[in-house]
Amino acid sequence: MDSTDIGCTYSMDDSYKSHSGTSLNYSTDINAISVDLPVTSDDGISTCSNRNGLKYLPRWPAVNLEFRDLSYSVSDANQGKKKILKNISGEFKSHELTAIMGPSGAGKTTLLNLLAGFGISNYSGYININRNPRDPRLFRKMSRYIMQNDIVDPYFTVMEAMMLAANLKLGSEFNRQQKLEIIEEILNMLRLEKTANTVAARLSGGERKRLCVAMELVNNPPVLFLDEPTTGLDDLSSSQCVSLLRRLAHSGRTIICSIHTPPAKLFQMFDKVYVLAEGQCVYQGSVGNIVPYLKEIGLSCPITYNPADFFIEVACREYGDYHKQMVNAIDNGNVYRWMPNSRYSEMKSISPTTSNTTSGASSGASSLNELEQFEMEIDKKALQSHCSWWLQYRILLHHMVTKMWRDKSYIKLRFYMNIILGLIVGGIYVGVGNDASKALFNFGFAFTIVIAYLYLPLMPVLAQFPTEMKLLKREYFNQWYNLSSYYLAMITSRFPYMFLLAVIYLTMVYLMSNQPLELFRFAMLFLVAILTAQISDSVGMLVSSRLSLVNAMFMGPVMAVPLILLSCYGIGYGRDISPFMRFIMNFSYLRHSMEALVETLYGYNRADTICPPTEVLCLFKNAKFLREILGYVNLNYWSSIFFLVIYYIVCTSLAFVLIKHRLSASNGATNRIFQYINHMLVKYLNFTTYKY
Ligand SMILES: Nc1ncnc2c1ncn2[C@@H]1O[C@H](COP(=O)(O)OP(=O)(O)OP(=O)(O)O)[C@@H](O)[C@H]1O
Repeated sequence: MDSTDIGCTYSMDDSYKSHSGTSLNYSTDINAISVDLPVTSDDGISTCSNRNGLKYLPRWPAVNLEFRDLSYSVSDANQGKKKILKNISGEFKSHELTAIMGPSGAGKTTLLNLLAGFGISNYSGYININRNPRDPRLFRKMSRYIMQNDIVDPYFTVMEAMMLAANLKLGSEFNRQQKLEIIEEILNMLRLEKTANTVAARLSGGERKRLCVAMELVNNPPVLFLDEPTTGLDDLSSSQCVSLLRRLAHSGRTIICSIHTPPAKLFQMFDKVYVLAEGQCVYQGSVGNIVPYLKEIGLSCPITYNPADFFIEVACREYGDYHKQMVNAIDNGNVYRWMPNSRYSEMKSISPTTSNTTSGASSGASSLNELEQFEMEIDKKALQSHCSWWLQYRILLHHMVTKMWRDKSYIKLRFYMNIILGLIVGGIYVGVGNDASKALFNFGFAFTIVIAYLYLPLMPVLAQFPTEMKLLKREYFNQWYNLSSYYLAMITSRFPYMFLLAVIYLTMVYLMSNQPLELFRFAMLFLVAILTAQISDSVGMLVSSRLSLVNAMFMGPVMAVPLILLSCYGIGYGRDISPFMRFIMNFSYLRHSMEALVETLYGYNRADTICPPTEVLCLFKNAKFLREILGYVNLNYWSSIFFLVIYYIVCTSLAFVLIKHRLSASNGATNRIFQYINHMLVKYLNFTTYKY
């Protein structure tokens, strides 16, 4: 195994437990969680120098985010414009944990999405990074977005999920041991070390949220966005989560999260608050300055009241209409009077011996060293992925095959389903293959193969892919891998299982229905079935790449109906099919599958079938005559296979383009034509596609 071990089984016992020279101390006050740093030996060398995993990672300069006159509107149902953000300005600095707060519908998530570059492109205003205009592509590489409903792969342990993130993000740059050290340090920092061998499905809500943060910390990004990180967590988990974010911020990162009214204790942990109301900024500054600020407006917060609650009530106009006054007082985000003292400047004045010992990235390093790092230019090379396309493909393929294998119930279900279906179909068509009196019935047998390989691969994709998309969206947006490596790994991972099931099913029905015992015919039939299955799989992805789960489950089977009808069009009057209909029939891949199957079973010098002695009129013993009556004339097996291959390439490529477009829309970059089509579909057909 090379330096990048793509194996998915990691045990705490053999690789994890013993590395740590770092131990966690817990006090009853969750704010006092600290990491004991490695001690330094007499010779001055850190005895744990090889235990500080994050030391391997590049350090980043401070990333300060500034926005001016940001406005964002959407079209509403009446074709009017709804202004969600109205000329707001503000600044979010490194070393600070910032909360974007406000009443429901104030525009918090919209602002967060806009700053992160997620799903929004047509805004007006300026966003600057370290005083330079934001380069969205570059910024995406240095920032990570942890969404509100972040989902994690339920079949993998915390350690495995972390190793996947490490393998994909760090590539072959680091060896397995170094990656384990990095992971260990992050898990310690996030207090997840005890859950390292727990599968994600069994994690608590808070642990899952921390795992999402942990996975994104693997390559030490300088900017983190979190959409409502405490939603769904109990008080303790919320406090632990925010406390962790605070430590991460104080170690030099820029951390911005949207949050609903937090309890007083939680509120105090934020360095800075940015309050939105009706799309406008009504306050930005430190938590401690809120009460004096409100006092200046003429509002006095009762001593027993949580300032956060009070502020939200004021923003909701519960004490009268102070909205305009507040927007003017803070000049819609242009006033910096209430801002906290910059931690960055604070650090500059601290001597190196008083380094911040609670940070992960900065632990062990002196403040001064860090500051030198923060004053550096952002190194664009360091932002490039160290994982090649081929390595990504291998890692993802291994991950997907393991995932499929672990979903035992699904594997068993499909296996039993194929056997039971094989027994039913084989039982219904038993012995018809060589019986001239049942030739039409045998045509039905070919039809069942086509229908089976339409629905067997299609339905699972329709049911699974929309959920898979959510995971893909997060990982792709956070730059884990290329879409092409993911897509190819997904297609490849499904193939062996589909192949095996086809061998079982087709062998059963072929033998039971007494088709000609010629290996080449079976191989030809198998090729048609597999190609049909692969196309159905791609059609499933094509449909579900654009639709929500419910719509996909509805649209998939409905779309299949014309394809099925065209596949058996003209039975009984095949000679009279018009050229126009023959042309239209080409658009159904099932038609090509049917033609190839009929040619397989009745072409290639197929001997006459046997007429039972009881049969007086045995019309269909001659294969050529049967094909003419059925409307399957001038067949050519290889031209049908050619059409099926072309169909497969087109559907697979189109599905890729649509998935890419959907993900690009999440990144805010979307094509105007697509936008227009989407808009028309929603407007005139009330056609809900998907939610970002
Ligand atoms: N695509 C859209 N089309 C129409 N209205 C939208 C769209 N996106 C957001 N909005 C509206 O913009 C407003 C702000 O939405 P946003 O999700 O940013 O609010 P929020 O402050 O995060 O709310 P909450 O705290 O309830 O999540 C809401 O009134 C919402 O209905």
